[in-house]
Amino acid sequence: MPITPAANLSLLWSELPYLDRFDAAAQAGFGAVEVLFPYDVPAKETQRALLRNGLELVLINAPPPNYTGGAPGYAAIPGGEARFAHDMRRVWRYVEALRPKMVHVMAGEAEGPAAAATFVENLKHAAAEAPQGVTLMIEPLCPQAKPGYFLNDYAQAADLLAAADAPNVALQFDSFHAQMIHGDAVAVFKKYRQSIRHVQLGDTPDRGAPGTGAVDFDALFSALRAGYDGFVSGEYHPGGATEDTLGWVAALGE
Ligand SMILES: O=C(O)C(=O)[C@@H](O)CO
Ligand SMILES: [Mg+2]
Repeated sequence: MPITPAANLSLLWSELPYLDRFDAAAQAGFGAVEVLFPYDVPAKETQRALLRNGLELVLINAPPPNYTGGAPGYAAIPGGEARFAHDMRRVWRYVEALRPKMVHVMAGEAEGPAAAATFVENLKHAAAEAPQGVTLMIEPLCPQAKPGYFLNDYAQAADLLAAADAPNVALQFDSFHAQMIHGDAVAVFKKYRQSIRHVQLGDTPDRGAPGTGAVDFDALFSALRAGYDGFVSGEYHPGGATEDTLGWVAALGE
C-alpha cells in the first residue's frame, strides 16, 4: 500500500456538524478518515456517512466516550481492569459496524510499574479478542496536551510493545507529540520506524497545520517516502478553513 493521506474528523472541519465532516473530507479529495470518538452517535449513522462518501475508516479510539472532561482511558489504571474490559466490549460493537483498521487504546492517567504491568496485561487481553485485521495502537501524548497521561515517551512505548509482544499491537506516531516530547519528531520517526503502523501530523507548539511551527516536515516526508507505506492523517487545529491547510497532502507525494 502506498502512503495514503487521511483526515482526522475530530479536529478537521470541527466547525461542521459531525456527520457533515465526512462529506467535506470527501469533497476535499480524501478517501480515508479517522474519528477519535464515534460513540456519541449510533454506529449506523457514521456507517452511512462513510458509505455515501465512499470513505474508508482508518482509526477510532477506545473509549472513554466522555473524552471532554472524562478520564483519558483505563488501560493502565491498576484496579480499572473491569472498566477497561467493559469499554472494550463497546469498542468491538463499533468496530464490527464501522470496520476501522486500527483502534487507539488510551492508557489513562497513572504512573509507575503497576500501571505499566496493567497496561501490558490489558493490551494482551484486547489483542487476543480483537477481530482479524484490526491493530491496536498505543500513542505517547505530551504532558502539555495531556497532563498526567501514563504513556508520555516513545522509549516507554517501545518497552510496552516489547512486553505486550503481540503482532496486532503497534505504535502510533504523531509529529506534534513526538516533537513536544523529544524535540525532534524526525529523529523519533526514524528511531522507532519498525514499530510504527500509523502516522498523524500536527505542528508545534500549538498543534497547528503542518508548516506553522517547528517540525521539519520536508525531512519527515522524505523519511516517510523512504520506507513507510501506511496512512498519514492530518490531526491538527486548522485555525481557519480546513481546505486552506491541506498543502501537506500534495507535499507528501512530492
Ligand atoms: O491526541 C492525540 O494525538 C490522539 O491521537 C488521540 O487519539 C488522543 O485522543
Ligand atoms: Mg495523535
